[in-house]
Amino acid sequence: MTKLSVNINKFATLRNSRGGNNPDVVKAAVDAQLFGADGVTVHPRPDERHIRYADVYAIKSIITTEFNIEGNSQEQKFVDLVLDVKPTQVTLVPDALDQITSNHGWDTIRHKEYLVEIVSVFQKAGIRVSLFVDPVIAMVEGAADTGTDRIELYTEAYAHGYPADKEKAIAPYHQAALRARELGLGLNAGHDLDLHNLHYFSRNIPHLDEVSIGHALICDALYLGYENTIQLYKRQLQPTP
Ligand SMILES: CC(=O)[C@@H](O)[C@H](O)COP(=O)(O)O
Ligand SMILES: NCC(=O)COP(=O)(O)O
Repeated sequence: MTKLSVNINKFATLRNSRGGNNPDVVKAAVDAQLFGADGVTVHPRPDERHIRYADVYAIKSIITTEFNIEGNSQEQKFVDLVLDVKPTQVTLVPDALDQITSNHGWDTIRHKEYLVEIVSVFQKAGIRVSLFVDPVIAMVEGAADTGTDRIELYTEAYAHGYPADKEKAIAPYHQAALRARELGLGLNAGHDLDLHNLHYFSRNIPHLDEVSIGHALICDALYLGYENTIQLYKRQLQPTP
């Protein structure tokens, strides 16, 4: 079965908005595992606007499932962090420094020389490597040439196209998945997957090893717990008999 890795960046966004330690990001990682997630994903960005480097060390110390760290290896600080923490998997994402969120995959042909080198740096340290790529056959083939263990298909275009025409939206992902399999690559996927589009994606993408989901999952967790939480607060305001 496809594994679900829960991306807990948004817990850190909320915590950082007030200072202090509420919500507790390490507890969010512990509880994700307790509640059935197959792994935990974090994406420490250079400005530490959500996950801080210190969080990554703290989470590593409690993780019992898979730990996936995403980020841009063109930042030496990120490479040093990953080599020090030694997660199960590193997902290399070609983000610019000031990017709001990830918005494209690697050009695996143009950056082949660099990727071959950096993939082997992590693999020599015993860390599985996944490259974030768009669902384009040439990019999947280019990824295979780097020696990476897996690719992660960037699913924003699928999520965006799903409501209007889900068959059209899934088609390039299906082709990319088949090519990845032929080339012996493991397959991950992520970005904007949610409760509406996930089932169709998982049913139609063969040999999908793992999805990492954060934004929508945390939004759903807030809303699905909303009514209960309001009632709990109301109860605190009831006069004592
Ligand atoms: C690589 C990817 O698609 C996710 O990591 C996404 O970029 C989440 O990062 P943010 O939580 O910073 O938006
Ligand atoms: N790799 C994708 C990820 O970790 C989460 O992306 P999103 O669900 O926050 O869009």
